[in-house]
Amino acid sequence: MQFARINDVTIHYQVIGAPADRPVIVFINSLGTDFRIWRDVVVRLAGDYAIVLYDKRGHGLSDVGQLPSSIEDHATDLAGLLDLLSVKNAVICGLSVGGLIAQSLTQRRPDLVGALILCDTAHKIGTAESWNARIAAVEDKGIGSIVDAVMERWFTPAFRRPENTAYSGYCNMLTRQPVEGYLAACEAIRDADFTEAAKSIAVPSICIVGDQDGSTPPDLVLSTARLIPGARYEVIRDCAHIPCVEQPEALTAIIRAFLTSISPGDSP
Ligand SMILES: O=C(O)CCC(=O)CC(=O)O
Repeated sequence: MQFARINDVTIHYQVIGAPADRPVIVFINSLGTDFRIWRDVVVRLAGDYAIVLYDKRGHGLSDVGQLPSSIEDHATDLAGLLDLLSVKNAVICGLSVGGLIAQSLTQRRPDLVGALILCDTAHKIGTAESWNARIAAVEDKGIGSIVDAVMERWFTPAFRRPENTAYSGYCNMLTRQPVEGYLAACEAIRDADFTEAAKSIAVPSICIVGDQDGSTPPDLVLSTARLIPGARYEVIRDCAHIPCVEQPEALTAIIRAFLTSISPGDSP
């Protein structure tokens, strides 16, 4: 396990392969998850790419940090981690709130970002009303009270079978996130809007979405792809919000095809 102190926050991260030797892919996890969600994608890509994984603040083994925190704070954490690792011009792959962090990093530190893989994410996610209602429910009754509703957005009915042990494991992952970290991330997502910034993204980009994503549905992700100059758009079938868990093989194939057709840092 590796830990770094960045912006006064202890960040849990992992590096697989040597970043100096091969193209680097950085994975950013979604709300209510930690970096273990990427495992089935990482095992397929390791060897060809160097991989950086980390738990964004407030999730997994990373600190919650000072509150409130913004998407820009998350991007500053990631910039600090990449500076520590001497990584530049990386492929940044962000899932959902991870995609918001990726967009913020692109704006703030373009030297770090060579290409963007925006997975089940958007230029803006949800409304102030929907986030405030979720925050109030969690403050009132805890994360456990929203698990069923969240899982219906994260996974298809085929994955949500009670006998699927992976399904119960991911319910555990959600409920074991620090409640204050989860709430801080909800507030940060609520307050983030990259509608204008998306139009000036100047690196090769792809937007990917599960056909049954209940959190960032395909039409929303398509509208984000249309904002980003030259962005590609791919839909994964039989998949909801977390394709790295539900359809890792399909997601890896899309990532590989995208990366073999671009040079990180080129124009779109
Ligand atoms: O997954 C995220 O990072 C934010 C989008 C969301 O609301 C996920 C969920 O449905 O819980």
